[in-house]
Amino acid sequence: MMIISPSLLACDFLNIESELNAFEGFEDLWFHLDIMDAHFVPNLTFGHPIVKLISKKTKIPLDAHFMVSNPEFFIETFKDFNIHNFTFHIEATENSFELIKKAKKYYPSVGVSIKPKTPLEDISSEVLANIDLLLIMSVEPGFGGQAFIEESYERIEYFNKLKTQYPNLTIQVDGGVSNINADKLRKAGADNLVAGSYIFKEGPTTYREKVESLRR
Ligand SMILES: O=C(CO)[C@@H](O)[C@H](O)COP(=O)(O)O
Ligand SMILES: [Fe+2]
Repeated sequence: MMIISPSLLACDFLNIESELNAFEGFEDLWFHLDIMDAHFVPNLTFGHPIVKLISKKTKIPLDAHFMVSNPEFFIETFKDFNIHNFTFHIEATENSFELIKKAKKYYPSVGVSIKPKTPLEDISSEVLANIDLLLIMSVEPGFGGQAFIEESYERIEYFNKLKTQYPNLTIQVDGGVSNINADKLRKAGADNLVAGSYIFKEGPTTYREKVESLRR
């Protein structure tokens, strides 16, 4: 089953508790948390005090996407907030293997993310063999609401072919995801779709319908 990760960056932060509750009981759903440090990306979002509050209000697995220059610092800072998946950027570190090993001590799932212009070969076989999730960015990280980059399909297909060697690898896609591209993304090899604006900001339909429309 395709996992859907609504990105809380696009939710109504003044009513976050009711936003979280609106998804209670949904299956195969994670909450995606975009942590930005105004250094790795030109935007600042929220840090551990907010994530701690969110973790107390929901049982839905938390999926943290760290767009930060020093991911190592965040591994320990966020370890007590029940985060299911911890993803950091390959561009942010030179010792990704060490970071993966360290993050695995605290998090059930560890992911690595790649920006749209980073060469695919920068994700080494050593990394692929040791991560649970590969997050392929389909927009430049930093902001919600951007247009999906069409070249992303080829990047997903490239890693999808490698699943024969790494059968446990989950491919997640993040940025500009909607009902318009979801089916093509699934066919290219995506197992997990992040969606912010599409779920929280577009149209009058319910969150349930939005989530289901990404799986059809
Ligand atoms: O990591 C990011 C942006 O850097 C994403 O998770 C966005 O929050 C997705 O938003 P939409 O493109 O779906 O509006
Ligand atoms: Fe994200």
